[in-house]
Amino acid sequence: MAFEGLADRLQNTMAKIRGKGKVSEADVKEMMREVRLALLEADVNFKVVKDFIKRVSERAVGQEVMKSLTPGQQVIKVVKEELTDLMGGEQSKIAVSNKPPTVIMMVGLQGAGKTTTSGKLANLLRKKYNRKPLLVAADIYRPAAIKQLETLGKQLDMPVFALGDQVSPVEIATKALEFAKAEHHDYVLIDTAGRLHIDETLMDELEKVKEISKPDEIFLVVDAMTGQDAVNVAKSFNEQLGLTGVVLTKLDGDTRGGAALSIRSVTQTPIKFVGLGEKLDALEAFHPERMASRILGMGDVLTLIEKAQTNVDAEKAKELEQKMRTASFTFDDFLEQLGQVRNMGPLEDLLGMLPGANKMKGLKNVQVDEKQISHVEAIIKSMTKAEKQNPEIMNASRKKRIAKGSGTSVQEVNRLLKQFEDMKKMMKQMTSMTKGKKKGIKFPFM
Ligand SMILES: Nc1nc2c(ncn2[C@@H]2O[C@H](COP(=O)(O)OP(=O)(O)OP(=O)(O)O)[C@@H](O)[C@H]2O)c(=O)[nH]1
Repeated sequence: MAFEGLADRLQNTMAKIRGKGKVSEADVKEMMREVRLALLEADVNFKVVKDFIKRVSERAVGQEVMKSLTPGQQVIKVVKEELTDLMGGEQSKIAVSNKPPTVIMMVGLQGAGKTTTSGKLANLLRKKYNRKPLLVAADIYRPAAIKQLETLGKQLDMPVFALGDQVSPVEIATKALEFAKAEHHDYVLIDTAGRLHIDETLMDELEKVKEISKPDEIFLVVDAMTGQDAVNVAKSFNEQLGLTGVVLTKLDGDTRGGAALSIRSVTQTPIKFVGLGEKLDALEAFHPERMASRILGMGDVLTLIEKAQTNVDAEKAKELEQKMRTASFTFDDFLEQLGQVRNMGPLEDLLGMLPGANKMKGLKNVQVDEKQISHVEAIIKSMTKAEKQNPEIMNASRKKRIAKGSGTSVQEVNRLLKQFEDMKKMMKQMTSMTKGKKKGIKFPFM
């Protein structure tokens, strides 16, 4: 998971102060030293770190904390709020032009994931917002770029406007806009050329495309794994072209997170979306508060539920949510939801969204290899009804029978039982954290 190191360190630091009935300035200082190191190690821009520490320190020794009955928790609340602010505060929404189509120019360096992201964004606009996007292939330099976009279009069953690589990007953009109007497309996504480095020729061309297409949004696609480089690239693009948003890709990798935490502050440009995988549905709107919550181990159940709502039918999503809340989840549900949950993304990522999941020792055991899922299905299908409802009755001979019936081994059966138990424990923990709050899902310090 991205941010793992940062999340671990911050959570450890927070754990030390959480329960304190009294917080002295020395405590705050000590904590800030650790937070500072954690951020620097995560490759957050040093100036951003300095400002952040200053703001948190000032607030942490202020009245709001010192006079409170739960100062430890107040400090954590301050850290969370400042972390949220650092990443842009409010979620930044995508523009809607009152004179359709809304035009989005996608820019970025080669390999950042620009073409893939254009496809993902078109997919999201259609799936989540019911829009009718048009993809435009305006990268005439990289030989395979047009073809790549056309292939994406086919996969998505979505039209791609292309005029080959002998027509200038400006002309492609002009014709694409005419086409979009005639065909009543309400979004136009222009996939522009990337370069290995920022150069004048590229910028000139992008400016011309900008002039002619008058985009409502100019999204820079940057690779989160490149850390500070991503921040520098964003800075230059913003200065020369004026960006309206950044899409941070490859946040599924083991990025340390520095780019996500520095970009907004350094460039004053909000992160609008994050890429979380190679698949065409692996793009999410960026919510600073939820991200802060995830980093601090408070979970991100809202995203989890939204994922369920987009990928699972509404009835089922409600059921799943209810079962997770009451922790009355049986193997039958597990099997039924398995397919649906898989649609939502890698299970490991989903579990990462549960509060406290990072700290659960069992989490490492819960990692499910996609290839093992068919084994899991076979094992559950070999259980009797009673076993599925009450796994506690499972003894050695039952396990042997199940292993044989599913063509697996007793170890595998044991592993599944353990994973299931861990998962239930986690759900229980989640429930106890939400207890007593009637409206919506709230967690401590939120
Ligand atoms: N893991 C992961 N891979 C991604 C993500 N976004 C894009 N990629 C991969 O990154 C690689 C480069 O993506 P492209 O879309 O081809 O790159 P590009 O920026 O369009 O390149 P140019 O068209 O030359 O500018 C591809 O293999 C993508 O599958 C992401 O969010 N996560």
